[in-house]
Amino acid sequence: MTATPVPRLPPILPGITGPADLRELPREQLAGLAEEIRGFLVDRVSRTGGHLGPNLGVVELTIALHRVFRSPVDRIVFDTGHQAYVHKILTGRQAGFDELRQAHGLSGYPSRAESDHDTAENSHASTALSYADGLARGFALRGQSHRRVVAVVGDGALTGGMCWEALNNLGADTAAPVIVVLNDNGRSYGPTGGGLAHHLTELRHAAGHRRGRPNLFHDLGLAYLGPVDGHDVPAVEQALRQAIRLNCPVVVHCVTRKGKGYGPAETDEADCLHAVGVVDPRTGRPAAPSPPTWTSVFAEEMVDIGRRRPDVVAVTAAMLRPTGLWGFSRAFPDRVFDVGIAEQHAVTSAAGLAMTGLHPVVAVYASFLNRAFDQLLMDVALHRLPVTFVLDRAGITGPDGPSHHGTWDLSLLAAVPGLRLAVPRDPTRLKDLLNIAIATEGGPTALRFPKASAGPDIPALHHVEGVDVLRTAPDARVLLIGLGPLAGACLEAADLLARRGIEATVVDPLWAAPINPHLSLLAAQHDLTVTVEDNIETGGFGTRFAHQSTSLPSRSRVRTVSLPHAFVPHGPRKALLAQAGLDAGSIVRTVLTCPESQGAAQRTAHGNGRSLRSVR
Ligand SMILES: Cc1ncc(C[n+]2csc(CCOP(=O)(O)OP(=O)(O)O)c2C)c(N)n1
Ligand SMILES: CC(=O)[C@@H](O)[C@H](O)COP(=O)(O)O
Ligand SMILES: [Mg+2]
Repeated sequence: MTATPVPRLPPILPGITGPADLRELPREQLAGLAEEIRGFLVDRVSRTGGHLGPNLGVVELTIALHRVFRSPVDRIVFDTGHQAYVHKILTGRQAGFDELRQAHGLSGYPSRAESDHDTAENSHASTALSYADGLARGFALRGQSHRRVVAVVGDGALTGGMCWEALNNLGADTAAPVIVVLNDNGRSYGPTGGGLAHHLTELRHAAGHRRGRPNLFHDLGLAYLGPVDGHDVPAVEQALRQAIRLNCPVVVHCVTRKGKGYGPAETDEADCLHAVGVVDPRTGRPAAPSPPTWTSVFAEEMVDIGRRRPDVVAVTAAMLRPTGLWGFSRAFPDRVFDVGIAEQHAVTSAAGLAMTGLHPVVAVYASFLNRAFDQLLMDVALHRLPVTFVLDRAGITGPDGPSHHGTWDLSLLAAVPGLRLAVPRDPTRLKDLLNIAIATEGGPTALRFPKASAGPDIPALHHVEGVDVLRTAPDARVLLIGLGPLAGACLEAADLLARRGIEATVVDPLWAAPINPHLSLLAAQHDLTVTVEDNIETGGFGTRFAHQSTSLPSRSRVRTVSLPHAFVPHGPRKALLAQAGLDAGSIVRTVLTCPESQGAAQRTAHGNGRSLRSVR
């Protein structure tokens, strides 16, 4: 006898075109909706890449938020924003997920251009409470106190100092009550550490005997509701409605699981599939092997350095694995410090470490160091302390968009007196320059490299006055100065130019700050010098080099090729570099548009009898 097939219920998710549809959904369908959203997340994100673990952990939480609050009249601010996919799914953007993080596609973070349900676009952590404080005070001042403000902040983001600056203000008065939804999954990438994590653990396990007992938030003037099961929609809804009734600053402590409902994420010890590339949805594993990255080259060299230099220690801001310090931490567990998402503290703590005679290596993504510029300038450089900063994700990163592109460090760090900034072009130079940096006393050093495969070594023909000469040609009248990996694009461009009868010298300065004066001597031997860098033009290497080379002969001209003075959108790194004119073809076009290059072509074609002045 054949079993009667159970009729498959029609899917719910397609009928959710916005929060109003969600609010009309019968409660008994909420669990089914959550399950469909999880299936949607795994299916789409496994194809595009993105933040799978964090979003699987906030499915029910986000459903409850949009059932209780009236976005966009009420404002829901997501801290860091990497966990806003469910919010996007519920606010009319399901169709966009096929192009998630692709060029011109859906951003992986909130985007006001996409929806008026979105508020904060910056993916730097620990900002939501401050945005919320300002929003609430602004609404109160503008007679819009009916508009509620909700900040969704992770336990990791809560380790960031800005959160405590905001909490100090949020609890101070009830004129502009903010509802803080703490999404506590106990992790950043790895388990969240420090005293706050201990306190939250106490609160998580406090249900019953400790409920209502004073806690950190009470002491700062906020009410506290929780712990709440963040995967129980009715329970979260009830807590949020209670928070509204309190009408005072309040923390709703939701306990969630990162990667909830998807085995490969729940069991991923590293980071619960925090950020994945294209993966097999059945296993969560990468669909294709990836070539060695700059990070892996750094990681390997750091372990070797750790063996040779017992005074070298490492500091990370909750990104032990992403910045390549995992191996170092396994080999030297007492010499690595994870301070949480607290880059400002990381830098000044490193200054303290250096004051004891140690040599700290602070590994951080380039754009996140922006947050700790004053600490670098005043707490490290002013004191001439030997701290080495290793800036991963420097230059265009790609799918994470404008707040993740590390496009400012060549400008910012060049402003720091006494700091030496290296830009390795290949794995061997990374190792060499890192060892020079950690051997440097009397001031800070920094290295920067992109989110990319490290590529093959690019050997130098010779090294002269601190500059690596990568290519020379008889009577070359064009000089290409390539920063870091872009030296490779300059070599390709030189070969293309040679086919047009224009010979070019290619050099790698190795150090972007201070600028080597010998480069100006080289430029004086050429009619046209083009500098190429993965950084904005303002204050970048090229601008500073041109400024430093004012004494060049009148016939010698300097052109700079760099990123625009703008926030670069998300998209593939290679395509964004080409759009900025930083690929070989674009460099050739830049050279050809300069009349000096045409002169070079004519002279090369007819010969001008001038002897080759060696670039030595
Ligand atoms: C200033 C800054 N430092 C580091 C990061 C990298 N980062 C992105 S998400 C994340 C962990 C966030 O943990 P949590 O706030 O608990 O959110 P969850 O992923 O657990 O939902 C980190 C460290 C960042 N975005 N901003
Ligand atoms: C949200 C965040 O800041 C990081 O998770 C970011 O996505 C970096 O990802 P990568 O480590 O893949 O560059
Ligand atoms: Mg967390």
